[in-house]
Amino acid sequence: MNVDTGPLTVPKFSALKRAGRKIAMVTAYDFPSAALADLAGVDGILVGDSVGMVVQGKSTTLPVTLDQMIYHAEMVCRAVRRALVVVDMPFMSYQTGVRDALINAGRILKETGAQAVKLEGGREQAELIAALVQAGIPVLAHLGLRPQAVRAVGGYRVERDRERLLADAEAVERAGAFAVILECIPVDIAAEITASVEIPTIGIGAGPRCDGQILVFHDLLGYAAGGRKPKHAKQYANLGEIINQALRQYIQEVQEGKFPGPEHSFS
Ligand SMILES: Nc1nc(=O)c2c([nH]1)NC[C@@H]1CN(c3ccc(C(=O)N[C@@H](CCC(=O)O)C(=O)O)cc3)CN21
Ligand SMILES: CC(C)C(=O)C(=O)O
Ligand SMILES: [Mg+2]
Repeated sequence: MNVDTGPLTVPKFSALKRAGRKIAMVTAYDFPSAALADLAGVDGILVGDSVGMVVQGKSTTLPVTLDQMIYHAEMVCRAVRRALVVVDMPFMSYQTGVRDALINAGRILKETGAQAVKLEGGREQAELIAALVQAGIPVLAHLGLRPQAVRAVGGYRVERDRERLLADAEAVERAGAFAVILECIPVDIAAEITASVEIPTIGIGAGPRCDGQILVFHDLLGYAAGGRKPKHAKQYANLGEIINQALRQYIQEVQEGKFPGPEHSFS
């Protein structure tokens, strides 16, 4: 089989849909997690503004700043050899107008080495997406549950407005987005969108008939604090339990004088 192992560019990423190859993405926020994800062979890594909830321990993504996103994206890009790295534009870094969005997305590409940015919204962001794409900044669109709209919506809810979702998907494709995230929408609507657009659909809580999937790193690995995991997340490992075991053993060995042993000591 002819497997291309070089770095995944935006055009190569979009071509995975035409090749019928399912796309696997995860989020990552730092050097070791990004290195592991890249080595394992994920196609794309999203430096998500979910960093605000998963890493900073806040209850929404709203407080995350552009400087924080750039800080995390730099660490991720330093670790990645092959995967496409996309950076979330944080709340209020693009909603204030095309000029702000261009300046802020420009900073992300100039200062981090990322390949693309992501922003939330459908037809209302079409003009913005077109302006970024025209400037040479690839855009990943994001429809369905939009965490940055949590205050307007009043919570995190599945989006079920079929007509609106279909029209938004067509609008972001026409505007030039290279792919689209579908977050927490019914399976049948996600399948219908996937069949009706040429750009890849990447689902999270959007069922199996998307062109690809994305999960939050800490959800996938059982490393999320606070206990409650969203319904859409499958936990493939229980790192929380492994880390807890290791820490308890370390504490016990220190208390009993078993650590450090001679192999960790100097004479
Ligand atoms: N750890 C984590 N995982 C994520 O997938 C994630 C984040 N954080 N932070 C940013 C956004 C927020 N996301 C969320 C947050 C909550 C729900 C949620 O509460 N879902 C409900 C179902 C909602 C419904 O039935 O209408 C659930 O029961 O899980 C979903 C996605 C997805 N993203
Ligand atoms: C859940 C994904 C799509 C995201 O936007 C994030 O991690 O911030
Ligand atoms: Mg996000």
